Amino acid sequence: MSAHFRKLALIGIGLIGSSIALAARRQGLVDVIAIATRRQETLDEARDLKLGDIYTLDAAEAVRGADLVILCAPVGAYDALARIIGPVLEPGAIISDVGSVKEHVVKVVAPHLPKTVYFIPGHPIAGTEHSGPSAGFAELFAGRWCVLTPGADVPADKTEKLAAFWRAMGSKVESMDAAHHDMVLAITSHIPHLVAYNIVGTVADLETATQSEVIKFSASGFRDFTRIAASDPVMWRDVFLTNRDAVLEMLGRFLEDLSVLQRAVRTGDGASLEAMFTRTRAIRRSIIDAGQETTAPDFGRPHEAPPEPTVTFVREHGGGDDA
Ligand SMILES: NC(=O)c1ccc[n+]([C@@H]2O[C@H](COP(=O)([O-])OP(=O)(O)OC[C@H]3O[C@@H](n4cnc5c(N)ncnc54)[C@H](O)[C@@H]3O)[C@@H](O)[C@H]2O)c1
Ligand SMILES: O=C(O)C(=O)C[C@]1(C(=O)O)C=C[C@@H](O)C=C1
Repeated sequence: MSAHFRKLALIGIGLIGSSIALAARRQGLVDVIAIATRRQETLDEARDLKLGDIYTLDAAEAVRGADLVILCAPVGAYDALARIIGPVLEPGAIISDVGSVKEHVVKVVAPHLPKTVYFIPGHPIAGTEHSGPSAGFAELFAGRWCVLTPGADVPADKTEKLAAFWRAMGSKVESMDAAHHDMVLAITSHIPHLVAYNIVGTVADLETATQSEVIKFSASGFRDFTRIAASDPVMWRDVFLTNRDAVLEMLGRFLEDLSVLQRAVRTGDGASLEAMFTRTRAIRRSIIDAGQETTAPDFGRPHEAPPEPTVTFVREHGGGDDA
């Protein structure tokens, strides 16, 4: 199955959009890349970085004649974007996205798309805490999962064509149901971010003297949390607004487990603590054995150090994914 598209339209050009532009171009997967953003400043930055061939503030103009359209904006912007692009989409085009949440995306985008296009939502499980067009790098997706959540009405060869595109950029691809995706990602990605935002927020609320001690003596555990908690506030606001049910379900379980730990600490129950930590260590080992410990080794960003390894206690506890 060919992974090639004539014209790729990227709506939004931050970390993920620019990484797709760089990877698709490097692998020769597209002839033309059209980029649409909301702000002139971002568009100028994308142009300076030579990320595409067509630059516009009008999403409708970008998607005209495109056989592949990928929404790469925060999910809160999807509804408005779908309304704008829906009427001008090329018949036969594949419409996809990279949003961290999938059921909501189907709900707000699908109603605005014509029957003549194929809507295949997607989510590359790869990222960093950086944002904006200059944050992207072509190797971001290497060895990382990309989840596709096609509806039942999408022909298999269309999903396979999009999967081939992601594989050509280095991803491993798996298809699943949107609701299942949201539940899995709630515990492997969304709750870890919530916990990181919370623990760093707790430090921010400490009195000044204690706070400076924490910063001075912070070793890798807390530093890992600060990296995650530096992630884009708008993107993560939208994730928690749009994956509310799955996040609350997983948060409930998380808090139950936390109170078990709290009790073990309070009562001096060393056996329970050790048993729990032994279980979580095994999960960490299984992640390493699966070859998913850190991001790709060659980051291709000469101006910046590679992101630090992302696996933290919370991810190990959650037991699934990382990026
Ligand atoms: N950052 C990650 O680790 C990561 C990983 C996988 C998927 N995602 C998903 O990818 C999407 C983009 O995330 P990112 O990290 O590239 O964010 P980013 O902040 O780096 O970039 C977002 C870009 O979207 C555009 N944009 C913002 N608001 C817009 C609007 N209202 N209309 C049109 N364009 C708009 C801008 O060009 C902006 O640069 C999000 O939906 C996010 O959930 C992020
Ligand atoms: O490594 C990071 O910075 C990330 O948080 C990446 C991460 C994740 O949680 O794994 C964040 C959000 C995405 O939707 C996918 C990947």
